[in-house]
Amino acid sequence: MAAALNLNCKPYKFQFPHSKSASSRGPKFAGIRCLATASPFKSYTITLLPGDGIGPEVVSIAKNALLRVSSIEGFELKFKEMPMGGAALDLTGVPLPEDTLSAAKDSDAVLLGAIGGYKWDNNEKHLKPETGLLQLREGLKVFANLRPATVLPQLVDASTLKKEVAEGVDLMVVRELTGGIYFGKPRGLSTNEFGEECGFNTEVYAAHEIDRIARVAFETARRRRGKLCSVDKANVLEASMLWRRRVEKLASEYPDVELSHMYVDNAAMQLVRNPKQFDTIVTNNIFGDILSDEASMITGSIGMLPSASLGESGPGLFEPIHGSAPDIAGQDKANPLATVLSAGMLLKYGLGEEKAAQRLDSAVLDTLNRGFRTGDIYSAGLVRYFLISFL
Ligand SMILES: NC(=O)c1ccc[n+]([C@@H]2O[C@H](COP(=O)([O-])OP(=O)(O)OC[C@H]3O[C@@H](n4cnc5c(N)ncnc54)[C@H](O)[C@@H]3O)[C@@H](O)[C@H]2O)c1
Ligand SMILES: CC(C)[C@H](C(=O)O)[C@@H](O)C(=O)O
Repeated sequence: MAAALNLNCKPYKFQFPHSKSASSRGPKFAGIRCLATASPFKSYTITLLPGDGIGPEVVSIAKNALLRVSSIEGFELKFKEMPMGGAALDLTGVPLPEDTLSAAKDSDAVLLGAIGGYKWDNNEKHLKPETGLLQLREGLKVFANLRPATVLPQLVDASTLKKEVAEGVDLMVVRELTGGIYFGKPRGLSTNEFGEECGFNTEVYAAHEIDRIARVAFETARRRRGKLCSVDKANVLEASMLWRRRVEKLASEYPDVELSHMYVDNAAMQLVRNPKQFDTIVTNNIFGDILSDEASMITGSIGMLPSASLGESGPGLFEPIHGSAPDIAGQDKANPLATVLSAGMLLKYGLGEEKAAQRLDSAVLDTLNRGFRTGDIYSAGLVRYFLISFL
């Protein structure tokens, strides 16, 4: 597939949602850092974290696409590859070595493949690859995770939903990424009063954490179609009750945005019943994790969904939403487009290189238009079915 990426092609009329405004250089959220400082020499440092499983396969393709697009657009990219996840565990004994975090912090943007795999599944918690990923997100303070799910006209038939349901879907999940049950305390494993083993976690949100993600979501919705749906479980969970109250309060500052609320169980159902009703969704860490995986299948495959994780300052983290896919790793079956599109988000949100981002998006559309597919997005009747490894 990567061999088909033609970065010289003319931009298509269809644009990915993050490419909507040609004049804006990233979403100018209140209190969020979107750009590297403009440099007269236009040279940027990118930390590459290939990780595990299909991670190295998809990152090498995205790296080459980035190199080509930067040379066409006339800026320099310097890459620093660092170990992360299971690969780092094997090499250094920890899933996020200090050197890796320092390199990430010192760079203009970070591109991650994926982490995890069977080999490390039974490790103690602090020695799991996933713990390294959470430490990275926390270390970079990237609290706002943007996950766009767009059904491309070329891939409508790859969706598991009926054509009339999937066609035209274009939504953005704004997931809170550094709080909630993933990080809340107390947490742990213990024994209850009956001597039975128990495990516990805490869903906790402070008002400022809700406010800052809600602002990102309102700003995002404002730049899209002006509709924001806040997804929670306010009928049961206190953390969600506060979430809803704070989001409601902020709404008065965004009179141009139509705010609605939905319980997460209903949202999971509505996403497959009528996904076109959604424009921007804002939700907590765990609900966002689950709903964005669900949304990815509307687009045809989890291998199509990119993401950008941004904070108030410092480099952004860009990664596909899929995992290390150990079931297909090393078999030249991985769809690289989620990572290539994440590289597009890196160019736009991380570096402010809007034109280069558009060129990368156009190359992806051109590749699909010419009929190139990996197995996950192949549908019968296509002219060509190629699995091309990047050499
Ligand atoms: N951000 C991350 O690094 C991340 C995200 C999710 C899961 N994980 C980790 O990945 C490992 C595997 O998790 P999982 O199996 O639940 O989820 P997964 O996303 O790795 O795979 C789920 C299914 O989707 C397929 N798939 C995923 N990406 C694909 C791609 N690019 N092209 C084609 N098919 C693709 C896989 O083959 C698999 O059948 C676990 O260790 C998990 O913790 C990491
Ligand atoms: C691997 C895991 C820690 C991660 C998460 O739950 O955030 C993944 O599912 C994701 O969506 O990036």
